[in-house]
Amino acid sequence: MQFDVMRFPSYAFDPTTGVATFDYLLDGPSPLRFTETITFPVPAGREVPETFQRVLDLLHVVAGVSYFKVGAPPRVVTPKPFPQQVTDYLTAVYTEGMAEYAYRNQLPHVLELTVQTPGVIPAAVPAEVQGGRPLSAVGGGKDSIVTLEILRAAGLDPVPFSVNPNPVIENVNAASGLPALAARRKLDPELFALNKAGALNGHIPVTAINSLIAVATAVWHGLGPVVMSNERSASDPNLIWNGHEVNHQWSKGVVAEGLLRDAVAAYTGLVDPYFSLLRTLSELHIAQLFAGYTAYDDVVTSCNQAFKLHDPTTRWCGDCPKCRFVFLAMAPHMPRARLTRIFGSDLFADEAQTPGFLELLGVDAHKPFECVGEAEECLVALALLPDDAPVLVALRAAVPDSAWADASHSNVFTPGGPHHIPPAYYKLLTEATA
Ligand SMILES: CC(=O)N[C@H]1[C@@H](OP(=O)(O)OP(=O)(O)OC[C@H]2O[C@@H](n3ccc(=O)[nH]c3=O)[C@H](O)[C@@H]2O)O[C@H](CO)[C@@H](O)[C@@H]1O[C@H](C)C(=O)N[C@@H](C)C(=O)N[C@@H](CCC(=O)O)C(=O)O
Ligand SMILES: Nc1ncnc2c1ncn2[C@@H]1O[C@H](COP(=O)(O)OP(=O)(O)OP(=O)(O)O)[C@@H](O)[C@H]1O
Repeated sequence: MQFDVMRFPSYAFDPTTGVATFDYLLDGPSPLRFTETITFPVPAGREVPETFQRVLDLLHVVAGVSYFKVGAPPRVVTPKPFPQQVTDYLTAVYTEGMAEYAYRNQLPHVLELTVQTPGVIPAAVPAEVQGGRPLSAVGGGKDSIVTLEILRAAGLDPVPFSVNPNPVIENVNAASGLPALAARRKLDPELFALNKAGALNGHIPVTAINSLIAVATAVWHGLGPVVMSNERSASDPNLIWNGHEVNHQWSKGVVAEGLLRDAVAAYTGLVDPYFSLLRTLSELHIAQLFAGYTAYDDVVTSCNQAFKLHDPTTRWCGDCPKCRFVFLAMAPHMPRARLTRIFGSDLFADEAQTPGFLELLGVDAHKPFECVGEAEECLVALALLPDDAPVLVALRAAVPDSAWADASHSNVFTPGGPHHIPPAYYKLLTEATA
């Protein structure tokens, strides 16, 4: 299928139902049209602020990546003029955010395209910083649980928020005991039909979409900032291709976070509307903090198989890079019996998992296209564990001496690196990690 340009014909929003419908057009000799529906939670007795509408303008374009990938047209043209900061963000979403898709489908032009606008408008004047209860984005895994508990301990009364909460997320929210907000997102069913028929397909920067839905919800509900739980290593690429970084987790990274903040600020005037509280922490450090909260052991689930739209697993699948990584990251911080209870099985007892763990340790492979931490974090975790299981014995034997030397200088338990955490929130993180 050949397309010349992607366009965004229109969108509609009904404040009484909270339903927004976003239209997309892949234009060419045989054009394709799509409509995505996003249903926001409706607050009691609140008008829809102009800022909300503006965030929807951004969301309309960002959520288009799911349909862009059907044909990867060389041009993407927005429906409205935007400040330069918005164009920069949108271009990054359609290039760096789609880099894994471009790499896997061998479509180098995707990494070179520039999102075009019908004009450039001046940036908005910055408004007052929004105080109020933080909206804490919950994904069902260990990271957002740690954030929720840090915010709760500080007396900030966080509001858990999720897009398409599945039973995992609902159970995590129930375990927190905090009343949660939810938005629903429905992809155009035609997309799945095209996928079945063999259309181009691949990964999309889903965190960018969830983030803008979260910002819109916080604005409409009169809440404070959106607090994410994206870690330090999310910013590290899986590989370099044609001179471009390919990062499965691009929209969780610190560069994407900065671009999103700048775009929202320039188009709406909102100051500090969005940041990741855990940005300076490694996954290993977050796993250590998670070990301090036992109330979520029966519900916490980081495995992506549980978050598929079709045929999801109930909890951990027990045999994927993410399960292996989180198992290894939690292992040094809790007794094996507790770990096995959380996962439903002991991954270190299953020798068939050894090659998968070696991949995580950076032996003979690039970092898997999954939400997993750095090889260095895995080495440090392994170094902290005793040789009390077949997989651990095999891994220790396979890791070269030079890798151990690197791991011994590791700073995985020292917070660091660039972040956008406002000072009052940074103080909470410092206290939690002291
Ligand atoms: C759950 C999961 O990992 N899904 C990825 C998987 O898709 P799969 O076909 O196995 O299952 P579904 O997620 O049910 O998707 C069905 C089709 O729908 C497309 N699609 C889905 C959501 C969406 O917003 N737009 C869509 O077009 C999807 O492409 C399928 O054709 O493999 C896909 C191809 O690699 C991935 O794109 C699916 O990833 C989901 C979008 C997803 O939600 N993934 C997150 C768990 C995830 O990967 N998060 C990353 C952060 C990435 C980021 O930069 O934001 C992470 O945790 O590292
Ligand atoms: N469905 C969702 N709705 C809203 N926010 C989400 C959703 N899924 C993930 N997030 C947000 O994006 C961040 C990154 O997602 P990710 O799946 O890596 O995190 P997690 O579920 O908290 O922890 P883990 O890394 O253990 O899976 C989350 O920490 C959370 O802030």
